[in-house]
Amino acid sequence: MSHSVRKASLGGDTDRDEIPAGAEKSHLQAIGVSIGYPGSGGSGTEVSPAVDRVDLVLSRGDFVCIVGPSGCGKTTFLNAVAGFLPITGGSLKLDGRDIPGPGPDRAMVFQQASLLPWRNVLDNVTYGLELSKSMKRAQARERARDLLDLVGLSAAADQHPGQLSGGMQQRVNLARALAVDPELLLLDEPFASIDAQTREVMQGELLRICAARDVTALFVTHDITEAAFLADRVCVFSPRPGHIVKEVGIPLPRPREQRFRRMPEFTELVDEISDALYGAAGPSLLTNGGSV
Ligand SMILES: Nc1ncnc2c1ncn2[C@@H]1O[C@H](COP(=O)(O)OP(=O)(O)OP(=O)(O)O)[C@@H](O)[C@H]1O
Repeated sequence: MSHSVRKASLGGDTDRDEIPAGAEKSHLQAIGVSIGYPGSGGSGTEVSPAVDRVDLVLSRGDFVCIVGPSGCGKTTFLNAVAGFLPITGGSLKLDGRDIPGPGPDRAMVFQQASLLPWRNVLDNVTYGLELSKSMKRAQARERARDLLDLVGLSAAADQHPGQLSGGMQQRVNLARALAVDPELLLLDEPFASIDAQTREVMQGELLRICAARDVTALFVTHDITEAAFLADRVCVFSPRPGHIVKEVGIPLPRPREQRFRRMPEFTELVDEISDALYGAAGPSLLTNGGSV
């Protein structure tokens, strides 16, 4: 199926002329992006909107986080950028071109590590390279070893996923995503099932790795402090259909250090994101059990 852009099928003014600031030289450029799922009407043509006219521009090297209430369309938006889902309105471009489907220029990291249990760590990292047949086996193994070094798991290369902690598994997952040398890393709550202490360490590691590999990152999370620690900008989504109610710039210097979390500026930024989130979500957060 073609994933080329179809305009304005969700209604609303998606044929707008305005281009977000900086969009011309952007890496990822979303202008008025709407995404819908088939409605429950049974007609086959009805579309139920999940994402509503999102404008978002990422330059190379940016780290942008998306936060929003449960069910607001964060994963849906990420899936469209990954090329897994077609958009139903607006324009979504990577390096100036429509996104026709998944590609090696993007890699996705999910909440669950989903490693292959019968393969050892090294062979899990080479898996994507084997599928793409992009390099010889020896070269793939060399790259995998470099990446395991980068994520601090060289010593675990011969172990199997079942022998690793959740945090270690997610490091392998990250190494596997990086193996195909993506330009854009899409992360969907990758640390949500890791304990709080390990998560903070992993956040620092992720920033170090993204800087070392010159990767652009789009990161979905429910954790406001995680978003503030990682991001250059945090985009706050409204409840479904999600649109951006506020973009909060995070002007903290890099590299980010763990002690930043205790700085008053950091707390103020967390409060600003939180106010935007709760202001936008209102009582719907309560109907979602208070989960964001
Ligand atoms: N394949 C699908 N078909 C129909 N509706 C879907 C599908 N996938 C998701 N939805 C609906 O679209 C809306 C947005 O879902 P999505 O998973 O993008 O939200 P989210 O913001 O990532 O939620 P959460 O934070 O809880 O993971 C939800 O109401 C969800 O039920």
